[in-house]
Amino acid sequence: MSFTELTSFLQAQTELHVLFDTQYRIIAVNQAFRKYCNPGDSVIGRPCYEVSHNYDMPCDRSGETCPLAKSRRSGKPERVLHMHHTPNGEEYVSIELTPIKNLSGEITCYVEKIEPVKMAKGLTERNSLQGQSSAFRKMMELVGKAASADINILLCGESGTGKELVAQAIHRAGKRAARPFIVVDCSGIAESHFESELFGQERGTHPKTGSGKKGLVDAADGGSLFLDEVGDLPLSIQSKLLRLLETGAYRRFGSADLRRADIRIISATSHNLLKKAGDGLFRKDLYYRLDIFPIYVPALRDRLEDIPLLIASLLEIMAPGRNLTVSDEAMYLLQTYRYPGNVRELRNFLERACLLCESREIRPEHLLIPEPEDGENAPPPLPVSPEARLKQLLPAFSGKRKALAKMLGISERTLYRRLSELQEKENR
Ligand SMILES: Nc1ncnc2c1ncn2[C@@H]1O[C@H](COP(=O)(O)OP(=O)(O)OP(=O)(O)O)[C@@H](O)[C@H]1O
Repeated sequence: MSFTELTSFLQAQTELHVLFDTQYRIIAVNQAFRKYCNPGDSVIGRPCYEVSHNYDMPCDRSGETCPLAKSRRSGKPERVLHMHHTPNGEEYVSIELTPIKNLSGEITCYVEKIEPVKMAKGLTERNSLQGQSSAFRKMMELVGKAASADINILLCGESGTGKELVAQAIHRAGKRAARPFIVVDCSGIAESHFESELFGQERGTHPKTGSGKKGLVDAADGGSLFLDEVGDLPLSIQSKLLRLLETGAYRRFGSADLRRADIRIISATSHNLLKKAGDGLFRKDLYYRLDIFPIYVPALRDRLEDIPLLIASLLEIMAPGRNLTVSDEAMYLLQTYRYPGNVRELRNFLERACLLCESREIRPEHLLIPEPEDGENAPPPLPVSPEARLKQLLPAFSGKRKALAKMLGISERTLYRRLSELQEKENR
């Protein structure tokens, strides 16, 4: 394919596309990319890592996965989830990179398709999902796929891992984003009220007012219904929910009239729902209806490298303008704790620390972290050298040098110098 044919093919694509040479330099971008990123002509000839990440070296040398380097090794198309600088701030994007070969089979350039993943934003947005670990990225890839498919999703994961945030993200990134997102806490509604809460109540049957009442299904019409702890749904309600899922129809409590609702169900459970179904506590037919696309939300102890990033983001929300930093010892304790209560527990530690800390630095005495119960869970020794600290924090802060410098209590210039020294050492 000639260069002209290739660029004309890219222009015809509705998704964002970029063409690179083998030296990471941008050769062409399509109209969709220009419209989204508004980069101006200066983007041509510049390296992709500079345009998308403000890096001065390729992503893999800045602690991130580089799809181009990956594809160069494999010779095949590669997919990664990256955080990019865009006019909307930092955004997760899904990247599919395809090598283009000449007649002799040599790679001459690369085509990159970029799809913004709207649900996970950068450091400063309230209530956004934070994470860059491989467990988190794997989950985010599924979240991106689930959002566009408009199917029922089952989120599995321990309490406090962020299932509700993930559900919101799926809703916000899907085609129902402008419609309601309604949360039903299945463990918090008494069985006697469940039916009227969920499906509404007919006029004349309401004990106090005698008037009719809208249910949560009604309220979610056109949008998403989030069933939190779906395993606690009473069996009597399960059959009614199944009918709604199969036929799109339901009846208000006390009424014989069928009503219709167009909803997407996102459910969450912190228990083994299949086991519950095996024990006869959950309808198997409903389980299979809800479990069309399961997503596992990882426990915080399985993504400990995300902790510095989560801390930076949570502190910015809890104590805006205080510019709090975390001492090495405190950070070490926070990065070696096992978190049975997951991100919710981390947030609680930080909330307490914000109250107890009167200076600008959070230290161990502000954290009130429980002691490990057995010797086996005791944390390994604290890495004390600045280089060891940098290595420890780098994976969690890829693409976020400013935040990393702040967390280490050094200037960006010093951070840059230390990163170059580290790079030189590793290349030796
Ligand atoms: N990845 C994340 N980034 C930022 N904050 C998070 C993340 N995950 C969870 N949180 C925060 O942790 C707290 C618990 O999150 P959430 O309520 O979504 O968890 P959950 O898994 O639904 O818990 P439960 O099962 O107990 O309902 C919230 O304050 C949420 O904002």
